[in-house]
Amino acid sequence: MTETPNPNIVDADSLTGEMHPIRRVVVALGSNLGERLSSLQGAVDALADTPDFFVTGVSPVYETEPVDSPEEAKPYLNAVVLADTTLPAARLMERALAIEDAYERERSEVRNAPRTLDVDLIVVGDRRSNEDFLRLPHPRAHQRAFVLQPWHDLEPDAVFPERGPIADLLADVDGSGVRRREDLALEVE
Ligand SMILES: Nc1ncnc2c1ncn2[C@@H]1O[C@H](COP(=O)(O)OP(=O)(O)OP(=O)(O)O)[C@@H](O)[C@H]1O
Ligand SMILES: Nc1nc2c(c(=O)[nH]1)N=C(CO)CN2
Repeated sequence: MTETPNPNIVDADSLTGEMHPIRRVVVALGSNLGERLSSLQGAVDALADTPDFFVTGVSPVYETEPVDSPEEAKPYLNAVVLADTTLPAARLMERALAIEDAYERERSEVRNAPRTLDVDLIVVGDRRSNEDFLRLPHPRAHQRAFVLQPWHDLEPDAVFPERGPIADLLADVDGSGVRRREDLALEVE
C-alpha cells in the first residue's frame, strides 16, 4: 500500500519556509540613569518573555565606572545574559531596541550619553555582520571589562570569536573600575 502524505500536517519550518539554526547568544546590559537595577531586571524579564529565546544564564551585577563617556556620567550597573535562540540576528536587534525603548531610553547625539538601559548583542553564534544596524560580534566588547567580567563569571572557558579566550582578554584590560555588587542580583522567572 502506498502512503499519501497528509496535506494538513505542516511543521513550523514549512510555515516560514526557512530553517533557523539554534544559536548561542551573549547579551550585555547596562544602565546609568534612573532605577538602574529595575531597568536591568526589566530587560532580563523581557528577554525571557521573547518567543524562541531561552535564557540559560544571568550574571552577577557589577557597578562600573563609565568608559568613554561624558564627564557627568554616573556609574553603571552592568550584567550579561546568555541564551539559546532560533531567532535571526536582525530580529534580536529589533527586540533589543524595543526593550530599550520600553525603558524610556533616549537616543542622544552625545556619544555614550547616560542611558536608562542599553541592550547590546555581543555574540550571536557564528553570525558576522558589519552594518550600522547590526555589527557582530560587537566591535568593542572584547576591550570592555564591564562585559568580559560578568560573561567570564558565567562561562570562564568562553572564546570571543576571532579575539580569543575571554579569560585572556580580561587579563589584558583594566578591571579596576569594575566592582561586584554582592548585595544586588537579577532573577530569571
Ligand atoms: N551588536 C550590537 N548591539 C547593539 N546595538 C548595535 C549592535 N550593532 C549595531 N548596533 C546599533 O547601534 C545603535 C545603538 O547604538 P548605541 O547608541 O546604543 O550604542 P552604544 O551602546 O551607546 O555604544 P556601543 O555600541 O559602543 O556599546 C543601534 O542603532 C543599533 O542598531
Ligand atoms: N562602565 C560602562 N561604561 C560604558 C557602558 C557601560 O555599559 N558600562 N556603555 C557604554 C556604551 O554602550 C559606554 N561606556
